[in-house]
Amino acid sequence: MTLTPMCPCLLTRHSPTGRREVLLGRKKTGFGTGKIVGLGGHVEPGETPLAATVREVAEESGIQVEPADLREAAALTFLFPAKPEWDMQVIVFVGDRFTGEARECDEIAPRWCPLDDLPVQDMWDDNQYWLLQVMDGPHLTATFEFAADGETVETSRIELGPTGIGDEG
Ligand SMILES: CNc1ncnc2c1ncn2[C@@H]1O[C@H](COP(=O)(O)OP(=O)(O)OP(=O)(O)O)[C@@H](O)[C@H]1O
Repeated sequence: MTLTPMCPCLLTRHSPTGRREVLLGRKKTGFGTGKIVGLGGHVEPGETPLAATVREVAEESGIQVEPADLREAAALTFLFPAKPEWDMQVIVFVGDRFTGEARECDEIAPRWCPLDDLPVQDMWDDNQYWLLQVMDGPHLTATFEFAADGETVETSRIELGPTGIGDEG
């Protein structure tokens, strides 16, 4: 089993009205075109996931973040039995200290999304099981297996971390 290493980064801020928002983006090209995802991408050979997430955030949004200002929030495995070439190992980073304003690039159109009103219809199905939980919670290690449609989570297994988001759900 080959797992492609990926490194999404979830930066948060408060809107002028005090609403907490997370920086996501609509994918314009490639895998998951049209979906709203965390900024991030592939970890290059020889690169740490932390270095990769800092690089990807800068490339995709122009925002600068210091490695020391990010916390590893989750280690997630996504399995696609019907499309094993999509299998991935995802290290999720979160943080709320950064500089710069998000701007669009060829790959992704960043947008700040309220945490209490996430565009879940346009996000990968797995996000509903872990995204809010890891923003402030303890580190989570979990595996999600997708159905043959490559879209729907069929089983979720929490290996380490908070309970209550469904073992074998
Ligand atoms: C399957 N369920 C999923 N659930 C939650 N998040 C997912 C995801 N699948 C991919 N992501 C994230 O979406 C971003 C773009 O991913 P993806 O399109 O594969 O990478 P991208 O082509 O931008 O990488 P490069 O810039 O080429 O390195 C990246 O942060 C990646 O971690």
